[in-house]
Amino acid sequence: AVSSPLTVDRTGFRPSSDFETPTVNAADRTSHIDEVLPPPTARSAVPILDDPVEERTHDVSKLKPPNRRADKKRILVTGGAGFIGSHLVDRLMDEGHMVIVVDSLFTGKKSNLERHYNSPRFEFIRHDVIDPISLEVDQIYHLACPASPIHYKYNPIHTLKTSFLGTYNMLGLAKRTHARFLITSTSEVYGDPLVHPQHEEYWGNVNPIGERSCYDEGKRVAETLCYDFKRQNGVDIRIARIFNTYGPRMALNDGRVVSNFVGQALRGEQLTVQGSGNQTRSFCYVSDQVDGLIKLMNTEDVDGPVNIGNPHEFTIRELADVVKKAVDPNVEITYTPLTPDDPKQRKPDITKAKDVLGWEPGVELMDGLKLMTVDFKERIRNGDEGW
Ligand SMILES: O=c1ccn([C@@H]2O[C@H](COP(=O)(O)OP(=O)(O)O[C@H]3OC[C@@H](O)[C@H](O)[C@H]3O)[C@@H](O)[C@H]2O)c(=O)[nH]1
Repeated sequence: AVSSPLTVDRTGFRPSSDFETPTVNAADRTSHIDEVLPPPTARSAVPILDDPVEERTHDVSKLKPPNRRADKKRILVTGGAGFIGSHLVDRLMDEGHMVIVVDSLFTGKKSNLERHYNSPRFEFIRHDVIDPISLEVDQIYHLACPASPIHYKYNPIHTLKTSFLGTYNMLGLAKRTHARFLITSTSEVYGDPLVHPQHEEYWGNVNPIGERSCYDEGKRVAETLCYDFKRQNGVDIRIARIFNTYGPRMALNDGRVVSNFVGQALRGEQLTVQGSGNQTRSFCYVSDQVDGLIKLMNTEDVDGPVNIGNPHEFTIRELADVVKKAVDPNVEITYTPLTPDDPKQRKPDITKAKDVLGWEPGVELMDGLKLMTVDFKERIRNGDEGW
């Protein structure tokens, strides 16, 4: 039941092995883990039809894997066909890495990755991370999860499964391959925050049973899982708490405020401000966001979650005015009802990102909106929402 440090479990397609048998060094046999583990025979109650255990008698960590260049990495991006994921893939491909995208295409689009299809360094796998997958990788960026409130509320149980089972499966993969693991958590872990701006030590104010809870609590438990895989299995983890992000390639029907306003302004429709419009958010342009994620992944010895976002705070009314200025000053504003549990204010404290990663965002909202508008205009003109 207990792996020797010299034995590599290569079953891969069996995440339950990670669940049931945490790796324990032979020297640590007196660890409390032994006391809480079920007896070895209990595992055989689960029928496993195809379970080829390849055992190695040497220490694989000292060997170089075949078919990989020493200076380039094999990188998995889950959710890589989505908005932020596809921009991240662009950057990693430009840096010359091998990139594998795993995406269920629930919200992601293959067209976001079109430019990479002919590259031998790129691979797309349509797969939902709630099911395990066996791959060989050096780094994992785990982004897979619907992020727009209208999408994550569409099937909340699936959203929770994505956050828990998806993260669990990817952490199991990181454990087996010794890959460094980065998850995009969210500013929503702070809920409707009572501390402003939000720093990473704040534990948040989250409704556990509301309509948004599938996402907020899902990401909170995903963070917990990361820390338990780190403590229990030594997995090298990074947690990015990302704040509202916008830019080209957001889906036209995404439902989030920046994409709604830009799309509405371009079509000459009224901008739908929910509630009074006095609630605040802080908007980070996607290239800044991706830059922060890559820095977080590649900085050594980062402990604890790191906020990645733009600290420039706007009320939603102010955002509407900036969008009008950037796109069309003549569009009107209409007021619609607020959704339940909508956070009243949100602004990241990015002191830690500045100090530890040397990162801070550089793109002003007006400039970012103009870049986004070019992309939206083109897609609206072509009637092209991608596929
Ligand atoms: O058309 C709209 C859409 C939204 N809004 C308002 O704009 C604010 C922002 O709403 P969004 O839907 O864009 O995003 P939220 O900040 O509520 O949630 C987001 O937070 C961070 C992420 O991790 C997720 O992307 C998402 O959950 C809310 O107060 C909302 O009520 C409008 O006023 N009009």
